[in-house]
Amino acid sequence: MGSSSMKIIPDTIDFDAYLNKSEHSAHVKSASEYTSSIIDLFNIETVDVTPTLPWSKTFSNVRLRPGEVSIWHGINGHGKSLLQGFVDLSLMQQGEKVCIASFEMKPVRTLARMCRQAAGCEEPSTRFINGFGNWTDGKLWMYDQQGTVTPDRVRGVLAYCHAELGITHFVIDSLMKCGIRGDDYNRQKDFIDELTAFARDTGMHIHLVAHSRKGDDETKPPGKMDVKGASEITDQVDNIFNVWRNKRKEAELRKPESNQSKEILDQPDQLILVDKQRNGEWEGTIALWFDRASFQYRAHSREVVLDFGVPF
Ligand SMILES: Nc1ncnc2c1ncn2[C@@H]1O[C@H](COP(=O)(O)OP(=O)(O)OP(=O)(O)O)[C@@H](O)[C@H]1O
Repeated sequence: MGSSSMKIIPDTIDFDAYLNKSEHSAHVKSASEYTSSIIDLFNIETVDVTPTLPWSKTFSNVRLRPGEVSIWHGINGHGKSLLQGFVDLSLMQQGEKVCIASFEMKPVRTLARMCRQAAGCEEPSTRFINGFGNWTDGKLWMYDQQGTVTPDRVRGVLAYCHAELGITHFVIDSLMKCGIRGDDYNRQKDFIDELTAFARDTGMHIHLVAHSRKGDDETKPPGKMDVKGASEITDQVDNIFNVWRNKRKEAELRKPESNQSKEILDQPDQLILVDKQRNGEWEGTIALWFDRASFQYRAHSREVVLDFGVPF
């Protein structure tokens, strides 16, 4: 990741100038303008080229469609950001342009984790890191700002990324760092409203990382009503991905082999519970296996390294 190839969006840009630019599109259309889209919808099996998650077993069930807002929520440390980075690699491989606004982690750390995932091993070679930097060119941008920003700043950056960079997938990590108090449910609701309107108007897919309320028992996945913040958040977004790490299995693996339960060891390491998919029919659970060395999430316990096609 030489600094020459890492695309950082500087904070000196006048983001406010971009704020209202997306609001001029004509919203009233003749119904017949939708005819070809309706035909596409009925022929979805053959024409669905919208982006997928990285695992082929999910292709017919889940899509990351243009113009949607997805929420990725989970308990602290359950892999929300790591999983998001993995999904982003796959999106880039599929030709999407991604921008990550990580208010909780420095770009270099986020990128180093993604590079490890792309390499499929614990310590990528310098040659691979350079190759990764070149591969991300034109595909990946980082908004370099740690700590809290304002909702207006987030909207400004989104508008800039749409107008100037043609970003198709924007990751906000996380909602808690967008300058809205945790108990200010009205502002949270308004903010999500603005994000969904922006996504709809521009076709950008917005991924919003959020925390879930920690229940008494971390060994059970939280429900969709456990997203931290206003209850309207789950009503407004299009997709809800509930990210849960199987800590019970990790604890089991730490026991002496003779005391380990086969039933628990056979369980997956990670689940994504798809609790809502407004424009898809499927809701259910995606089971994944975590490779500690590479940070890759795999579809089966014995699956080999996932290759994102990074030339090096
Ligand atoms: N399924 C898993 N099994 C074991 N370890 C995991 C798993 N998923 C993630 N981890 C580990 O947990 C760490 C934390 O992951 P990550 O930063 O993505 O969590 P997060 O949910 O975004 O946390 P936070 O809410 O604090 O931002 C990773 O560095 C990784 O080592």
